[in-house]
Amino acid sequence: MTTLLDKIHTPADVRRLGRAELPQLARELRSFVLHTVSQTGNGHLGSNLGTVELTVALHYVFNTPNDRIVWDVGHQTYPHKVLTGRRERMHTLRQLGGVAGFPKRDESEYDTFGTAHSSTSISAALGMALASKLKGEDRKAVAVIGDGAMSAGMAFEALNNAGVSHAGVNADILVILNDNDMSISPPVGALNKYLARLMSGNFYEAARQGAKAVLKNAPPLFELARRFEEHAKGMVVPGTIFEEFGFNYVGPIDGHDLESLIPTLENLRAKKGPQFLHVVTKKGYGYKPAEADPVKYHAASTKFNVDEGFPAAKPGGKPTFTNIFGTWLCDMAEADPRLVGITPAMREGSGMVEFHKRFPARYHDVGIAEQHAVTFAAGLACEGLKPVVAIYSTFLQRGYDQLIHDVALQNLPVVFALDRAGIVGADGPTHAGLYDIAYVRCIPNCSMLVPSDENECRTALTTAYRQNHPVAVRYPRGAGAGVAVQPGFAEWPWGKGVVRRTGGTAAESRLGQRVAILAFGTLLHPALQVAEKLGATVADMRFVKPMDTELVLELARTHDALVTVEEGCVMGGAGSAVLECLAAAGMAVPVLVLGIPDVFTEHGDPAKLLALCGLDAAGIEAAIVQRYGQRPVLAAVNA
Ligand SMILES: Cc1ncc(C[n+]2csc(CCOP(=O)(O)OP(=O)(O)O)c2C)c(N)n1
Ligand SMILES: CC(=O)[C@@H](O)[C@H](O)COP(=O)(O)O
Ligand SMILES: [Mg+2]
Repeated sequence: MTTLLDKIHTPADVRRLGRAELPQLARELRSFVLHTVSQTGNGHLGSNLGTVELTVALHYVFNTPNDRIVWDVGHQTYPHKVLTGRRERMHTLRQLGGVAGFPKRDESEYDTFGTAHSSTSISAALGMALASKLKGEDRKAVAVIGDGAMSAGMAFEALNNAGVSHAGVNADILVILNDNDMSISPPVGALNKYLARLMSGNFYEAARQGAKAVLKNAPPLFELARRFEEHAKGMVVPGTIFEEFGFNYVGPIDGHDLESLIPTLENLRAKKGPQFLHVVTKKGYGYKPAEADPVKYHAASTKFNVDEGFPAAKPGGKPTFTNIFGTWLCDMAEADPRLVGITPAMREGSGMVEFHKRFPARYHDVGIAEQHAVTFAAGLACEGLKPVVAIYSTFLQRGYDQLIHDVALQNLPVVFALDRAGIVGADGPTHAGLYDIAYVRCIPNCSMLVPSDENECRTALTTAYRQNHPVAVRYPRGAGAGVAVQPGFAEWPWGKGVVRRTGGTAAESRLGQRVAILAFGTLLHPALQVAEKLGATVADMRFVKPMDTELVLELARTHDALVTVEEGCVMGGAGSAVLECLAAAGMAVPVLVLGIPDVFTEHGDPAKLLALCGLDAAGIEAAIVQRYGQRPVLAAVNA
């Protein structure tokens, strides 16, 4: 049976539908998105189910792609992708070569701006709005931003700039706040309380009821929109913070009610200047398990039966590095009352649920506010506390100046637990944690520790915690080699790496010469596999900074050539540090630096992406054999 959705290949097809057909389209779209995520077993769910009606209404009212829609974070754009010509490809969602999980300009003209790190949409939409004014083009710019993303400073920087005229020119920008009273975790902060007041006021309920009354005899569209707007404006709506920023504020309205959304959007599209629409939605709307537990249903990590919901977690699986961190954090908090744990809105992802439960007074979810998280930690450290900032490698990029200016320059003892360091996989380049080695090691006073397995991770965290200066510990998404984790608080000898395997003589080596592999982090394990085959030496360096220079120089003296491996960018990474060390010592030793090349990685299965970068065992071996396998390189170099 042909469905309405079958007929939708572009938003123009949506705009050809009658208004009365849109609720049916929304139902079909929600079901399609739900089944897509259930079958791919990989992707965001709650936020997508919550934006189905809003997506239909936006593409129905706005002349997309001429009118620009910028989706903040963009994790809620699966309905948008379905309506904009990608329905047939959605089964490839977040897979290598498949549809991306976030908007991507090179994927579709309807993806007007690449997002994924939150709170960028208003800035981008403002740029588009003012560009169209400068170019004399008639186009609207719409930013759709969630209540969680609205808590970030960057969103307010943009509101502050958008709400005023620019040389007498007002931006025709519409900011839509998609308020579902959820971040990934339950929302935090004063803004959330403020929005709750706006929503809970009796005017919102009256507006909902009133809207129904106003619309019940369905007058002509424009008249409908005018009446609705007058009705809404007639509410005793308190002056809102958004009006203080120079926006015309409308709402809150029901973000699942197309009868409210469409006339309101039509009305706002016709208006000039900065407009702000506050819509109220439910995360997971239309799917009972997701409505009941929006935290659990933020994203799917495995295929699931729609009728049964997410399968129960299998007991006894290998602990992830995140689990190792979460356990260590609780153990150390138990042992040291000075420990304070901070997360910028990633409680679950960073493994801090248990810590929050057991140490609520020392747990801080600061919202999507990485800059604040870092400097807040600095303030705590000034007073003798021991803050641990649990932050994804990619999201610490958002607090980089604070890391330098507020923590490192003042040499404050803050531990940065950098989860998701390395290739993350399905989330793609925006979330890959590939730059932290380079961006941390260049900062004075900062140290960077790179544990190679779960037990080493626990030890590295303790070692970092025992220092009195800023220390970052990086570890990857997911599980490691499955090494048993010892309890207690063992520490590494500071600044010392360790030789894990000693290669044979040149004659004994398959390479015909002595090669040492210096591994920085979890790539130690493929390096050991390769060394076993080639007869090479392997060192687990443990520290990028301070580098174990004695070990580097000793290996250089006792081997014909070196290899460095890291799951981080080659440019400025650990391999660069080794080259700097050799140069400082005036040692001319061939060094093969293996890491992430100077390109952005794709989204997809992390193992496949690692192999594409030549960082799986086969890739590492091939690179070494190609470089060193012919004849002793020194002879080649001096030839
Ligand atoms: C800078 C940054 N920090 C953290 C995240 C992780 N993150 C992704 S979605 C999300 C919650 C967003 O909440 P909201 O904007 O309300 O969207 P909803 O999921 O409720 O639709 C967070 C914290 C991110 N993408 N970017
Ligand atoms: C959209 C977003 O930024 C987060 O939901 C992120 O995708 C979480 O990543 P993990 O799945 O690695 O926790
Ligand atoms: Mg939200």
